[in-house]
This record gives sequence, structure tokens and C-alpha cells, in this order.
Amino acid sequence: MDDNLFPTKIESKSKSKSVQELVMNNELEPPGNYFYEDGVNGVLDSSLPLLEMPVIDIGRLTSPSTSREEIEKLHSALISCGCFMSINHGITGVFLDQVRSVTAQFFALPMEEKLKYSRAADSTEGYGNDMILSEDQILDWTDRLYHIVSPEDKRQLQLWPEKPEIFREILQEYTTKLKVIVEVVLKAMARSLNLEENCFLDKYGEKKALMMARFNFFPPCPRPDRSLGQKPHADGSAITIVLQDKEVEGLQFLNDDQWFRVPVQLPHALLINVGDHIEVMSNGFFKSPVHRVVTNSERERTSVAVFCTPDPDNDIEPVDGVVSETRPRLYKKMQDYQSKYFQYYQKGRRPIESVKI
Ligand SMILES: O=C(O)CCC(=O)C(=O)O
Ligand SMILES: [Fe+2]
Repeated sequence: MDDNLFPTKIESKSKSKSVQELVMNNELEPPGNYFYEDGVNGVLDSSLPLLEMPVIDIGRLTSPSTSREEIEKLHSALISCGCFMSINHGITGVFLDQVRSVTAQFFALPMEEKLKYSRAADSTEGYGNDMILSEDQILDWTDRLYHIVSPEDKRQLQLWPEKPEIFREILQEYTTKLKVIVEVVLKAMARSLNLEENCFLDKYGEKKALMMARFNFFPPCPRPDRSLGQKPHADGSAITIVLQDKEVEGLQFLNDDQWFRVPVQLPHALLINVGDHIEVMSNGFFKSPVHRVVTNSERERTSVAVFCTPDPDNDIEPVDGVVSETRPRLYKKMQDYQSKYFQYYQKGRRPIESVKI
């Protein structure tokens, strides 16, 4: 595999203990490298507003009699917050609960079993937590399992858990089902900007597009006022599809300099957000929203994020039709973007700054 592909290989200083192990040791304070000295802005503020999540019916996006109306709703959702809850997406609640269940079962395995799938020190793929790239980096209070799920020839199956036994089968089936949703959503996004419906999908590249699944596990944290489950970031994908925890909140989006909590309602909806590649291809009409995950001291939380990222061989830049005299081109061509992503992320910086004109 090309070393510049996502997940990227970068020089990493060392690996740290899993967060789960820190919790098992009953440490009352997170170690210093998980600690924001000045606290985490707004985390203890239970009055943070709930985001009024737009709800988009995926079935209505494709039906000729309803698509126009639903596409308008999609357009306003993407302009206002860059994300939405998708319903009627063709995946049953029973299946989504199975995805949640294999996730919980994997993280509940003995450490020895999980470590069989450990990521290498210089790669993000497999089981582990943050790469340590510098001494002053603040780590996320989370353990992860991370896999390329598509294209199939890029899978590293030796890092896919064998326990629970149905894990691989479920992940394979989940990937197949999500591809259908990605196609519908990318076409609808293009139509909502009055563009030719395949213009984003062609750049995304279908067969060689990279889909990466990240299973996130957030153990309870003794100091939720000082640590974050995930630091503020925007995703490097075209779009990301997130299966939220059914009961435990944690995800927050930044909108007009204000953090909003994502409610845990609609347990069988999938949250979809714009990533940096659509921000660039749409010439900034759709923005890739900044979000973070906060921790809590009581309950563990899981989520499964699938990053749907264009074929790395395709040139990604604003498409024809979104650049005009009144709206000049705002982004350069994206080059080697994925290999920059983690280095920026770990420093709390936004990689998209590197392609802004
Ligand atoms: O845990 C979540 O709900 C979101 C996770 C996320 O933003 C990510 O993995 O990039
Ligand atoms: Fe994210």
C-alpha cells in the first residue's frame, strides 16, 4: 500500500497505554498528557443548548415525487449546520443494534485478546489510541479500532477481530449497506447546488473510494472538566456516517462559536456530516463542521464513524459550476491531504487551512 494513503504512516514517538487500562488502574486523575490545564471550555455547562438536528428522509431523496422537497431540506441542513440525521436509510434498527453490540463486545474482551489487533506504532490501523507525535500533545480520552473497509484489496484482515465471531461479517454487511446511502447522499448534495448529479460521486470514485470505519470507545473519565474524548476537529472525509451511542450523549458541534450538544434521540437514525473534501468540492457552499466529544464520569460510550473519502488518485478541487465571477475559487487542489490530516489533528489545527486560497 502506498505509504501516503490514509491511514497514514508517520513517525510516532511511542505508544501509550489504552485508556481502558488507565481506568482499570483506578487512577483518579487522568495522566498529565490527557489534561487540559485550563479546563475544557463549556463542558460542565449542562445548559449548553441541544442542536436542533435536521432530519432527512433518504427514501424521499430518491423518489421522483418527493425528491425536490427533500433536497431543499438537505440543502438548508447542510448550509445551517453541515450535518443531519438520516432516517428511512434502508438499514434496519435490528442490524444497527448488532453493529453496536459487536462494538461493545469487542471492547469488553480481555486486553490480551484486543492487543492481538494492535496498530503498529507508525500506523493508525488496528486497535489502540492516539499516536504520540510530540511531548506536548494532549491525548484523547478514547480507545479505537480502526479499519479500511473498502476497497476490499486494501483491507488488513489480520487486524480485524475474530471475536466476537460475527464481527467481520457484520462489518462487511454494514459497509455494503452504507455504500448505497453514500451514493444517494452525494447525488442529492450535487442536485441541491443545481449541479449535474454525478459530479461529486464521480470525484469520489465509488470503486476505489476509501471507506474507513472507526469504532470509538470512551470509558468513564474521572475529570470530564479537564479531558476530552475527542479534541475539536472536522473530518477529512467527503462525508462521515456516524452511528451514535443509543443512550449516552457526548458529541457536540460548533456553530457560530457556540457548542451544541447532539441529542441521543432517534436511535435508528444515522448522523451524516460533511467532511473537508465536500467543503472543497462545493467551493465552501457546504462547510465541514467542527465537532468534539466530551467525556462523563459515569457511563462508557461507544460510537462507530465511517469516513467516506474520495479515491486518492482523483484530483479534488472545486467542481465546475460552483466557481463564478461572483464566487471566486476559494480552495486549491487537495494534494496528499490524508497524510497531513493526523499531524494537523494532533496539534489541534485544521488541515483545510492548508488548501485555502
Ligand atoms: O463519537 C462520536 O459521536 C463522533 C466521533 C467522531 O467525530 C470521529 O470519530 O471523527
Ligand atoms: Fe469526527
